[in-house]
Amino acid sequence: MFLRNVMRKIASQKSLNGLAIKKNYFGTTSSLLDDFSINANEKTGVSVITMSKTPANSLNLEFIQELSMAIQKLNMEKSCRGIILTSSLPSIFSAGLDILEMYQPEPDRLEKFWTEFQEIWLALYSSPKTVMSAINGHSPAGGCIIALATDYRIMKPKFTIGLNETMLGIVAPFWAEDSMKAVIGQRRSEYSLQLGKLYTAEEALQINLIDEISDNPLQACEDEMMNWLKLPDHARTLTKFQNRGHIIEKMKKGRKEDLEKFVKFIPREGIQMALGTYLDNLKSRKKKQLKTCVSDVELIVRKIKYNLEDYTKTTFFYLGAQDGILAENLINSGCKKVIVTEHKKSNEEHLNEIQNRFREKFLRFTRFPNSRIIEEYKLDGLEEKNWHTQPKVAVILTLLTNDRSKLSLNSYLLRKQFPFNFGRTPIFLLTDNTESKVILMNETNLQTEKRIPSRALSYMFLYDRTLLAEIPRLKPSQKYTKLIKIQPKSDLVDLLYDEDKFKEAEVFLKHFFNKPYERVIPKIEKICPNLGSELIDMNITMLDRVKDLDFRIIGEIFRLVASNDNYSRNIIRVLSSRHEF
Ligand SMILES: CCCCCC/C=C\CC(=O)SCCNC(=O)CCNC(=O)[C@H](O)C(C)(C)COP(=O)(O)OP(=O)(O)OC[C@H]1O[C@@H](n2cnc3c(N)ncnc32)[C@H](O)[C@@H]1OP(=O)(O)O
Repeated sequence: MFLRNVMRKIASQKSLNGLAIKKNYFGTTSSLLDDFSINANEKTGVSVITMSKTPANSLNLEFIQELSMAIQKLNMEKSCRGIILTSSLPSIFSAGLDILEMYQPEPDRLEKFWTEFQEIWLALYSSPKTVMSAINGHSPAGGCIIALATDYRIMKPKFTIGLNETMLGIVAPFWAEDSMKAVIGQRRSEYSLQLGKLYTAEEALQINLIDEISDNPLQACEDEMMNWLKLPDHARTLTKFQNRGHIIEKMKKGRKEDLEKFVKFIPREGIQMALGTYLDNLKSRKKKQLKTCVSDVELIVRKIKYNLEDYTKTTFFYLGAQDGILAENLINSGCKKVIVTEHKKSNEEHLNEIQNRFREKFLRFTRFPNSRIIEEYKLDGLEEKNWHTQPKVAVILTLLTNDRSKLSLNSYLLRKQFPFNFGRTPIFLLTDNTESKVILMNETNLQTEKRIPSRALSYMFLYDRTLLAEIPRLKPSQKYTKLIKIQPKSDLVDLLYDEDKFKEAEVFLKHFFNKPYERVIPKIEKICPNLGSELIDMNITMLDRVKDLDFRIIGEIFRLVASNDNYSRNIIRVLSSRHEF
């Protein structure tokens, strides 16, 4: 039955020839989004699809849609006999599915996303053409699924390939598993999938996951393709379907159920946590690779300290107008995009003053249509269409407050300004209000405001012309409902970047937080009464919650607290030298 359908399909392609694909099929064409190009060789009948979606050829909805459409067209193009998939990126074939499509997803989009992924797999796996992968870089998870759907795989040495889904806390779909089994066998496949194995090209060759290694996989594929094209297409295609028919049929039958499973599975809290952590690790791994001790956080701080030089390309939000000095500094330093907001009713006079001050620099002054209380300023020259492009860094200058209404206003604003997922954009919160209290917002706080992952609010600063506090990355898994009272002291700047002290604090804190809270607090109180009560003030009352915190965060809290009394900076040293802790 399946073969009969295939025969019919092949026959119908003849009549579709020329209709399905543009007349000038030969030559090079680019995708609408410029994420890949197709070079169709008239002489050989081989089309090379080169993926070029920076930075990682990660497969998001639009990319998959376009790619899938192109493959389907090639599948129907009679003059095309072979397809080679490759990448123009120097070290990545494809990083697999775009994790951001799955992290904090929109239900509709998630459904479309998976449907398209199924579609592209089918288009490749059941392609009547000879399809090869010139894997010239890493090819994990979805990248490997794509490669496995082709007929022949040639890979560049040293790079890695595999179905590492379990590393992300997710499960490869049954059809990808089936295609892997068909290539490397049941036992090896089960082993690789369960362990989320990523193999180097050399290891992959050993287990037949790839067919060849070459320093120039594209050239090698082109050469190999010539061998395949020596055979009559119909015989080769029918043989392919004889081999793959049962897998394709099974996929088509289970496709709906597979989709339902996916859209149910991905938004689960535990899965989201795992994906969030994986993303965080991806980011921090990158920083380590860069071999620099200068983190994004430090960079931004340095730049702010030095009059915000080079900050012209950064997007700043200024939530809560306050006296507007920070916003003014930013504008004067050439920043192109500052959004200033204020609770109008509560501070109308102030707002007017700011508006007057900034009037010359702002293009217009608008009011959010759905809000009575928010005013928005935009800088001259800011183009509306650029608003929704993801900024490299977003800095939010805000009156950090424990006032819930302001907080929710701020989160409302964020959502309003960026109605897309913040993804991996680090966000910095700054304030020049030295009396501020900081609330670490969490998913619970933002539940109604949804779109902003807690991870996005991952860097917080207190700013009073000199930097006061840095609270680095928070883990999305944690529930931050604590109030952290930060006492400013401007000469803390040096202390904050004293690596030795940081290490000291970490050692102490690791030790400290392994103990039950009730036993620890009285001891802290003995050494430093204020510190104990400050901790209580901070709502750090549950050690089981606190112990998961990034120790750097706790370290910062301690420093800040400690710096405000007579024990000053030595407090951590004193505490850490107490072995009874
Ligand atoms: C019922 C549930 C069924 C679910 C079935 C799911 C099926 C398939 C799942 C997937 O495909 S999930 C994706 C899995 N992919 C990975 O695990 C790969 C992650 N990436 C890497 O390991 C590395 O990026 C790399 C591919 C080895 C390349 O390393 P390199 O050092 O060269 O580059 P990076 O600096 O790490 O990356 C550049 C840039 O791209 C971002 N990025 C990388 N991979 C992804 C991705 N898959 N999705 C989104 N973004 C990705 C990375 O964070 C960097 O971003 P910036 O820091 O520059 O902003």
